[in-house]
Amino acid sequence: MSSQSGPSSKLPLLDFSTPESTKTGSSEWESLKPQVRKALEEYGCFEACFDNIPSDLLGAVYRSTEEIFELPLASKQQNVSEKPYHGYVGHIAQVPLYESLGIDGVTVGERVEALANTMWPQGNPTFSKTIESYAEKLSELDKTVRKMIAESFGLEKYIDDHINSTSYLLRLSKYNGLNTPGSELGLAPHTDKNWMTILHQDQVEGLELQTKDGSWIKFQSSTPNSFIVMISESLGAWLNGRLGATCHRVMMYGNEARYSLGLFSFPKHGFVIEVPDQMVDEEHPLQFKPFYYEEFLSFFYTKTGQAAPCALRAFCGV
Ligand SMILES: O=C(O)CCC(=O)C(=O)O
Ligand SMILES: [Fe+2]
Repeated sequence: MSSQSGPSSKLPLLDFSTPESTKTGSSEWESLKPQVRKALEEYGCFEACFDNIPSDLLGAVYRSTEEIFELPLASKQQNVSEKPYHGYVGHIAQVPLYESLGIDGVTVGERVEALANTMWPQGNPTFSKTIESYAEKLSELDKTVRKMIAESFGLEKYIDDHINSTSYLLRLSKYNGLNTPGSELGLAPHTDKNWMTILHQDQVEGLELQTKDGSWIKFQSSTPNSFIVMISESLGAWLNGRLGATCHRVMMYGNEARYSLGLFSFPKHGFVIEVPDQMVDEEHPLQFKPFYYEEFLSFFYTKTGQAAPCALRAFCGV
C-alpha cells in the first residue's frame, strides 16, 4: 500500500444545487440516485455541489470557527463529552497540529446556544445562528443522499425510521500551519464510524482519500461550496458491506492554518443497526450481527479495538 500522495485526481462531482435535486421522486432525484450509488461503490465518497449553503453563510461559519479556536484553552476545554472526539480535542501527542471542537446534537434546538453561553459569558448569538443554520441546511444533504442510497437498494421501508433516528455532530477542526518546510500528517488515516460524513475544507486544502488500489488522492474542491460526502462504517455495515467507508487523512504542507467542518450523522441512542433481510442472499451472506453504534464506538477506542485490523468486524462480524 502506498503512503505517497498521488496526483490530484477528480472524484465524481454531483450537482445538488437545484431545489428539485433534494425532492424525492423528481427527475433530478431519479437521475442523481444511480450516480450516487455508482460513485459510492467506486470511491465510497463523492464531491457534492450544494448551493443551499450560500458563500456568505460558509464565510460566516469559518469566521465563527476561527473565533472559537481563538478562545483561551480553558474555555475550549469546557466543551466536554463522554464520547471521544465529541468535545474539545487539543494538540494531542500523535497529531500536534490538530485541534477540534465537537458540537453534539447540533441540529437540536438550544444545543448550540448552550455551548455559546459556556464559551462566551455574554453568549454569542451570531455564532449560534450561523452554526445552527449551517448544520440544519447541510443535514438536508445527508438525508437526501441516505434516502437515495436506501432507495437504490430497495430499502424504502426503512427510510423514515432511519431519518427520524438520526443525530448530528458538527466537528470544527483547525490544523496549525507548519513551521518547517515539507509536509506533515495533520490527521492520521482513518475511516469514520458513523452513518455518513459531509466535509468541507476552507482555502487551505489537505484532505486526501484512499482509493481501492491503496493510492491517495488529494481532494481539491471544484467550487467554493463543494462538499465531500463519505460513507462511514455503520452505514456500510447496515448495507451488509455492499458499500464501504473511505479511508482518509489530512496532510499539511504550508504555514497557513487549515480549517475544516465535518457534519457526522449517526443513529440515536437505542437504535439497533441490523442488516435488512433483503441485503442477505447466497451471493451476499450476512456480514454483521446487530449492534448499537455507541457500543461500537466505545469498543473502537479500547485497546482491543485499536489493535484490531478491522474494529467493526472484531466487534460484530459474523
Ligand atoms: O479535516 C478534514 O478535512 C477531515 C476531518 C476528519 O476526517 C474527521 O474529523 O473525521
Ligand atoms: Fe474522518
